[in-house]
Amino acid sequence: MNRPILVINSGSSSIKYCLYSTDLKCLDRGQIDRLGGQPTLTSRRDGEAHSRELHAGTSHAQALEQLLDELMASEAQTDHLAVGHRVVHGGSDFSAPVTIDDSVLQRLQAIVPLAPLHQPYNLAAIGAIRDIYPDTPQVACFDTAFHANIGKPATQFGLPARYHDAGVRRYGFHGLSYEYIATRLADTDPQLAAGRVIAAHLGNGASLCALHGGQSVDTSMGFSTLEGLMMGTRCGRLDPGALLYMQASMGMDVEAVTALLYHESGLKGVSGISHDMRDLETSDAPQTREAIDLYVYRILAELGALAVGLQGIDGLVFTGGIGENSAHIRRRVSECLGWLGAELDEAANERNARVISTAGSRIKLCVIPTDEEGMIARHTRERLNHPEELKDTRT
Ligand SMILES: Nc1ncnc2c1ncn2[C@@H]1O[C@H](COP(=O)(O)OP(=O)(O)O)[C@@H](O)[C@H]1O
Ligand SMILES: CC(=O)OP(=O)(O)O
Ligand SMILES: [Mg+2]
Repeated sequence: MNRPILVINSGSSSIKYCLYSTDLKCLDRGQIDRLGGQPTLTSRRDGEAHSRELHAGTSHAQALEQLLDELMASEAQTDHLAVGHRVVHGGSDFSAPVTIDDSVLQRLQAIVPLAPLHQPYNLAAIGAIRDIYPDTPQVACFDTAFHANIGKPATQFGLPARYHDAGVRRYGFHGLSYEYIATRLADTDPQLAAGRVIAAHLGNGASLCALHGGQSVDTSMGFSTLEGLMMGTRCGRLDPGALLYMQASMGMDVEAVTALLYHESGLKGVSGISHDMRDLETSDAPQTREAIDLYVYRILAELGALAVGLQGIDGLVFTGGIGENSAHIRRRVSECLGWLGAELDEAANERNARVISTAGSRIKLCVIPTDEEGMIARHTRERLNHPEELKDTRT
């Protein structure tokens, strides 16, 4: 058997692995999701699905260890051609996938403070794989890369220019997901792909991306993974004056504010119940309704801004765990877009159909399951076609 490509996607509430053949067929996959709540490990072994609950306090590092154990136990052969990773932040240095060596790793380490909820775990996965398979080439694929061509003013804050030059600028995230959506649209609906589309990646982290002709021209998440939409545990847009006030007048230090904004806010903070949309949608508590109302309101506000930037939209694509599965959130958002000419096909929406707008709708509403792992596998294989950059000593 040809050696497979292993892909690891370490998100904020889930870690996934996937094995691909060199012609990019998915051979096997496993994941731990609901990290921060009641995590569940799901994998396939000998063609059969296995699922078990992990203990509620499982940390991201422990989850990674367990998932790698699972991977090793489930694999008939563990000699990989290469390992591809999702790395959330490429900073100003990396705007395309890169083969990992010590110097790359050092530069990625230096930008950990830009994405504290993700980058440490992405790099931990790279380190763990190095320990297990020291000779296997590894490739980092960045969430920021797809947005690398966004120009000013969308990358700017209203700060003195030297801050932009020093890296205090808007980067954009979820790029592997948006790149997949743009590629998929080009294959399945070239007319729409050539037009103005807003893609809504609604996972535990969430953002919107304005696509024009398949290129990212603006996105709601900017410098860090905090900006824009409200998320599972992250606040989304916040007046920076509130941060100053918390620190100057509420006795909160940087650590306390960091914990608040990244871990205690969003759906979890507003509802006081859970960061997980499944829990909120099945709860009768009034605070869950308030959290969902705000979630939808923030999507509409950011969507409006991007739609104006695009000077109108031809399509809206829902993706990510919530976008792909929550008919309720899609309905709430779509119903408020009637003034733009959007018309939801209720039955299609309920069954998570690929197109959920009516034939007469002026905007095409779509559901496209994302495939960040597939995108990483594709990039990793492309890097294999540049053998001079790979340090695989085997023939
Ligand atoms: N059937 C469903 N209905 C509503 N929400 C769902 C459903 N399935 C998953 N989700 C939500 O998707 C979110 C996780 O999205 P996902 O993209 O898997 O996360 P991550 O950003 O960690 O990759 C959670 O809020 C979860 O509740
Ligand atoms: C960038 C980001 O927010 O990623 P995730 O959705 O995996 O948390
Ligand atoms: Mg994700």
